[in-house]
Amino acid sequence: MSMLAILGAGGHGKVVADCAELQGWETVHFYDDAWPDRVTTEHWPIQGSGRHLLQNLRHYGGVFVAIGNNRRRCSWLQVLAAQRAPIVSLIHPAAMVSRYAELGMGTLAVAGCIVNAFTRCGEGTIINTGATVGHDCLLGQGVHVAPGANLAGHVVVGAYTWVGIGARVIQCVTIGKGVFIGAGATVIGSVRDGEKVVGTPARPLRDTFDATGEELSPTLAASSS
Ligand SMILES: CC(=O)SCCNC(=O)CCNC(=O)[C@H](O)C(C)(C)COP(=O)(O)OP(=O)(O)OC[C@H]1O[C@@H](n2cnc3c(N)ncnc32)[C@H](O)[C@@H]1OP(=O)(O)O
Repeated sequence: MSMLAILGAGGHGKVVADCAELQGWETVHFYDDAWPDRVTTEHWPIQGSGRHLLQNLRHYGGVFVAIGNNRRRCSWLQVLAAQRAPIVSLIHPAAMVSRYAELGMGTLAVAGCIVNAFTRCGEGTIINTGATVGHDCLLGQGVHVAPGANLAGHVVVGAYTWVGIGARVIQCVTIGKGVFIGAGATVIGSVRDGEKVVGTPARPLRDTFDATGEELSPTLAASSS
């Protein structure tokens, strides 16, 4: 494999680059709207902004969006797909993804995670370090299952939802779109669109999204957060 472009040069981008190299990508270039103030991340070069990536797509065998913000990540995936960019998914060699699971374009499965049989993940999903996703789950686009979180079987997670670090969700629960599940929460029942829930059992904190699940101030900036 030859050259991979990664959009988003923050900490998440560095994890993506590590996975990519372990998967055989020989050269990794970053793009980030922090350019030209930032021209490297660790030893990897930042070649330009998101706009420059769109101009340079022909140079790359693969493109990956490593923006932590769930909606911004999906917005960029859609822009890149419209340009016929060669969007790839990345699976760390120490991740265990069932042959019967389906991963949408631009998905990341980080070291130690497990995705079990007949689970389907939408585009731009992140299954982070050591997270587990049980059988027959359905994850919408842009979902992030943070490190060490556990979803039991038959869990449905709406688009752009963030399952916080170390959270747990029991079987057959439906979680809405644009939800925040706090670190360490235990979800034992349905969660409505846009809710932020914390604790054991998980209870709503307050809404950060409007009733449609839209973020209050979305942008398409290619910054890494
Ligand atoms: C590789 C990586 O790094 S991936 C990143 C992984 N990180 C995560 O998953 C972070 C998850 N985020 C959280 O848990 C956050 O605390 C959130 C999103 C739930 C809440 O954040 P905010 O809206 O900023 O809430 P804020 O910090 O103001 O706290 C509000 C109240 O909720 C409480 N609270 C916040 N988070 C939690 C939590 N996880 N569990 C229990 N209570 C919580 C606070 O103690 C506070 O209570 P108080 O009003 O009685 O003082």
